[in-house]
Amino acid sequence: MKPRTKSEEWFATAQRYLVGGVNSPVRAFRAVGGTPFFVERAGGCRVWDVDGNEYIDYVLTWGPAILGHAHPRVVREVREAADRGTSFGIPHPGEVRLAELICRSVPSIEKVRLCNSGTEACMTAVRLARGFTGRDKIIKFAGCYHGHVDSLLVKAGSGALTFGHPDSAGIPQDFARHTIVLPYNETEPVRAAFAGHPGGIAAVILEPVAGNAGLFVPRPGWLEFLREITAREGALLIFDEVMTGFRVAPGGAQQRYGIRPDLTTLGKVIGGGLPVGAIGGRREIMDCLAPVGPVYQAGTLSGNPLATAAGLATLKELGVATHPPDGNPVYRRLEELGQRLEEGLREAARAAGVPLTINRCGSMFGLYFTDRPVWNLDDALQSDRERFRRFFHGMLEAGVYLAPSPFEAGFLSTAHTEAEVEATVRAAAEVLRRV
Ligand SMILES: Cc1ncc(COP(=O)(O)O)c(C=O)c1O
Ligand SMILES: N[C@H](C=O)CCC(=O)O
Repeated sequence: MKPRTKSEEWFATAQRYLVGGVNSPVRAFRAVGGTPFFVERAGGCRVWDVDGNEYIDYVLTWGPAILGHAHPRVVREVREAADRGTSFGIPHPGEVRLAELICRSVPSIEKVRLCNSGTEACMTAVRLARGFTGRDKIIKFAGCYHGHVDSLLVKAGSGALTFGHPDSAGIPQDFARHTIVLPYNETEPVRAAFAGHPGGIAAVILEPVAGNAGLFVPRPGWLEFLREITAREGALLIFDEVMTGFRVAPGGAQQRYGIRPDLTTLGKVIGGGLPVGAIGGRREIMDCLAPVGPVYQAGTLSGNPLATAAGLATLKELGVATHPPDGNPVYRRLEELGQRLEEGLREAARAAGVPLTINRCGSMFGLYFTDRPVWNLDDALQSDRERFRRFFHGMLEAGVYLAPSPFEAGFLSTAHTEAEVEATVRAAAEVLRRV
C-alpha cells in the first residue's frame, strides 16, 4: 500500500470548503479514526484512490452498486439518455418504465412516486400515512435509519448513531413527541404503544432487515406480528426498503419474508448509482398524493431521465420480474457469494480466537466483535468498537474497503467473484490474529 499522501492533501483542502471535509458524515472516518481516502475511479468491485492504491470494495457507494461500479450497460444507457437531455421536468417514458418494473417486481406495490433520495421517500411515506389515516403518531425502531427526516431522526442509526447524535439537534420536541421509538425485534413494547395511543398511531416504519446499525435480521414471526397488529389497529405498515429493495431478493425483503406492507420506500439500487428514491404501495393510499389527493409532494428533478435510465438498466441486468423470485440466477449467485464470505470470515475469526458475530441477509452483512448474538441496537452497542476500528484499518491496509463504522452494513455485488472473497478472507485471517 502506497502512503495516502494525496488523499491527505485533498482532505485538508476539503475541510476548508466542505463541512468536515465531506458531504455525508459517515464518509469522514471519524468512527475509525484516520483520514478518508479520496477516490480516483471505480470499476467492478474495486475502487482506486488518488495515490494509486486499489481496494476491494464492500461499501459499493453504500449499497446501490449491486452490479459493481461503472457497469458497462448502466454507463451506456446513462450516456445515451444524457444525449437526449439531462432533465426535462416533463413526463417521459423512462420514468413510466421504471415505475412499471417496480410494480411488477415488488409484491405490495401497485403505484409509485419517484423522488430524489431515500430520505425524501421516507419523509413522504410518513406524511402520506398521516394524511391517509388522519393520525399523527408513528412508531419507529431504535437503530433504524430512514434518512435525515426530522420526525425520524430519533434514536436513528447510521452516521447519527456513529457520531453520537441519534437524536439530532435542531428538531423541535413538538415533532419528536409524535415519534415513538421501540426496540427492534420485540413484540410487547409494540402492543403497549398501541394500547397507550388508541386510534392515534398512523404507521409503523421499519427497515425489514436493519442495515444501519451494522446488520440485524427480524426474528421469525416478528414481521408477521407487525403486519397483524397494524392491520388490526388501522395503522399502516411501512417497510423502508431503501437498502433492502432489489438487494436481498428481486422483490426486496417483503418478498424474502413473505409480508405485504402498505407502503414501501425504495432508493439506492433502483437508481443504479444516480440519485433516486421512490414511494410505492397500495393504490388507494398512493392516490392520496397530489395531484390526485390532498397530500403534497413534488420535485424539480423527480423522475430524472439519467437516474431512471441507470435504474432501468440495473433492474434489467438483475433480471427482476423475469424469473420466479426464488429462481433468479443473479440473486442465487449473490447468496452463494455472501455465504462463502460469511463462512470464511467465521472460520478466520474462530482460528484467531476472536469473538465475531456475523449477521447476513443475502448480499448484505454486518460484523460485530462480540460473542453474543445481535438482534437489536442494544446488542449492537455491546460489541467491541475499538477492535472494529483496528480491524477496519488492518483490512484497509490489506486492500479491502469495509464501511468505516461498525454501524453500517457491508455489500457484495455481481462483480465480486470467489477470487475477491477468498482474498478478503485471507486478509481477514491475518488481520484478526493481531486485533
Ligand atoms: C434504510 C434507509 N432508509 C433511508 C435512507 C436514506 O436514503 P438517502 O441517503 O438516499 O437519503 C438510507 C440511506 O441513507 C437507508 O439506508
Ligand atoms: N447508512 C447510510 C445509508 O444507508 C450511509 C449513507 C450516508 O448516509 O452517507
